[in-house]
Amino acid sequence: MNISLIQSYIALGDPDANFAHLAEQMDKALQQETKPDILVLPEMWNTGYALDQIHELADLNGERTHTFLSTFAKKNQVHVVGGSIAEKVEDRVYNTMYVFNREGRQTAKYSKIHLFCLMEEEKHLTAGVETVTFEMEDGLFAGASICYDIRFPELSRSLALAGAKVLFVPAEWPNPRLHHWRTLLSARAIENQMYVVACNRVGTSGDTTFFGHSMIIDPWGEIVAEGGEDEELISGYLDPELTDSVRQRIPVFEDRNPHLYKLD
Ligand SMILES: O=C(O)CCC(=O)C(=O)O
Repeated sequence: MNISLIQSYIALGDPDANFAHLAEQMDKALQQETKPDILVLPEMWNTGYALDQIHELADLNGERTHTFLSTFAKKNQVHVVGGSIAEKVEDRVYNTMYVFNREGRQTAKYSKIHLFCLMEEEKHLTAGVETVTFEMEDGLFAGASICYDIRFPELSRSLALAGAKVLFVPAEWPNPRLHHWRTLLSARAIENQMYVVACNRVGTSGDTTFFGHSMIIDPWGEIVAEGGEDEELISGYLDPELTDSVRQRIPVFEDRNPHLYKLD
């Protein structure tokens, strides 16, 4: 399946501007010579990290996002891995990913389970409480994660054990930790023998700058595509059979000794 990552600017605390901008970028992605089957958006694209105002700005029950992404997916017959948004449910705000298939049907919803204390996420947001895998099509099973989640190898391993052949990672990963970003994403791909598809934002928010470098990494750890530091589309091809052949070549999953690992 052909896939495009929308490495985008995000306006701080301005959902109207962000919905309009993402709509433009998504339309642009569909005009490429090779039409993508899957589009991927960055993390918290509706509000950015406007955490002080997040209870006022977050999308109530994700309704605006749901309508926007579902309509887009159906109209254009494309899967949309909707990055994540600030989603308000009763008096709580979650950092939530929605996924829609080509018919515009929601196939997954995941709320970030590891909140990032360096950005004080835990003071404003509520953590999700479940891990999520979902089927796209043609045997392509995927796992959901968001940004800081990639520092927790237990999560991606459990998604791989549940059948995921691709790990999606929308992010707002800032400078100066490019080295961590590239290394952690490569490690998650190599150790789990799965595709890692990571869409980061670009631009500045207060004192924080975001470096882009969105990546598609294959199950052997080869970089299929990597962005620069400006707004751009990053595109590649996902072949679920490559995951199977890498897993046969080095049978990591058969050679595990889970009874010896003390993870708690
Ligand atoms: O772990 C990091 O260095 C960055 C994580 C982050 O920015 C986030 O989860 O929003």
